Amino acid sequence: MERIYLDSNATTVVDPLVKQAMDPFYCQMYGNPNSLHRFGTETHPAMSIALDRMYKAIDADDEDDIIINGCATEGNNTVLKSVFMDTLAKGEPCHIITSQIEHPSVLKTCQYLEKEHGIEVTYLPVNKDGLVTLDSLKAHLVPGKTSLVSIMWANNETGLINPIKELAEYTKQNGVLFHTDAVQAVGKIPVSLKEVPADYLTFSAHKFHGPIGVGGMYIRHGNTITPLLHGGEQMGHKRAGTVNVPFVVGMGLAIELASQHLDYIDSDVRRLRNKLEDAILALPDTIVIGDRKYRTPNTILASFKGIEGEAFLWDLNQNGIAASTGSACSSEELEADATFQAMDMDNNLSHTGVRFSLSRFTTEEEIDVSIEVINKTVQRLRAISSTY
Ligand SMILES: Cc1ncc(COP(=O)(O)O)c(CN[C@@H](CS)C(=O)O)c1O
Repeated sequence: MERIYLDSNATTVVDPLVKQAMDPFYCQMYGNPNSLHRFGTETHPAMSIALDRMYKAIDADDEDDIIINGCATEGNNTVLKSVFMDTLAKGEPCHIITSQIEHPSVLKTCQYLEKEHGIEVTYLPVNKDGLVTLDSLKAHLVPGKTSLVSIMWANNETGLINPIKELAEYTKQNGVLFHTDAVQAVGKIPVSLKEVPADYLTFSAHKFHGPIGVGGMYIRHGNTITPLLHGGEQMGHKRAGTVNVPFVVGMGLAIELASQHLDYIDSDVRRLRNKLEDAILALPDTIVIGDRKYRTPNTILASFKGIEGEAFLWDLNQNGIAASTGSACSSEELEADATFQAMDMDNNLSHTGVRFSLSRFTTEEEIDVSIEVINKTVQRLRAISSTY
């Protein structure tokens, strides 16, 4: 077997059906969707179908908005900076509550607003299971003072799923805006904005077999957003820039196909993940972070005592297996993993994390081969380890 991809939380393979649907919008229907001539207007039916698919996939109401943007990083930045701009315009202080385990696109944006604009940010800890708790939110949310609560639906490194419904409900009961970074939830587990009263939600196509470079920002009707990008009249003045028609078409079909495969992910992908996890746990001195009942069906964050995560990855890569030490965006950093630190894992453990993330394209044979390679790699690296 040439190579095995187990890094789907970083990005996923584009579904061939998605690529096929995108193709006509490069050399046949290539007009600017804002153009009034036929080259532009002929792109509208496909765009409309794509947006309908997105609304359906996240159970959004027709009156709500889904703004197409470049990625979830942009969406997260837009929501956080928009809330800050709104409080600034009203001459009110800005207090954002988020968690210690958010993606850097939330954490670093909050740190920027804190440092450069003096806003107050509360970074909620996680409990021993790695989850944000309602009690923790209750201890810090101040009605009339807190401007926004932003808690990720599922963590990209551990796969742990936060109790988003109860966190959002409590936030709304206290008249505060709620945002969730749903990048690792959409396309993996059911996401319903009729169930969860979030005001804003962000997602990204390349996490569910759509193209890299396009994302969606959901805005519940009645809420405003201050654009991050000003310019043309696209997206109702909420996000300037020519809309990337093939990418929108691709994200629309990808989110529909992902929704159609949720049961498969919950059953077959989960079974393969558990098979790999059980094999990892059969090795001495290994742990998996977070109880699998609280995790997305495709993710394992494992720690192999005595083996640096980077060394493990290098060996796996030499054997054709792709995994990661945590999130791809921090793969160059060698410091201890933030999620491990937030979970009070001891320092040695936090340097030994390896993330395996499957998808609906992962096969049983790939898992069987991966188990064989992981067993050999652990044996080899521990034999030369200075700490094991
Ligand atoms: C929870 C969460 N939130 C935001 C992002 C950013 O998505 P973009 O569309 O790439 O901007 C990601 C992407 N996480 C990848 C790359 S860092 C990972 O390896 O975990 C994410 O997982």
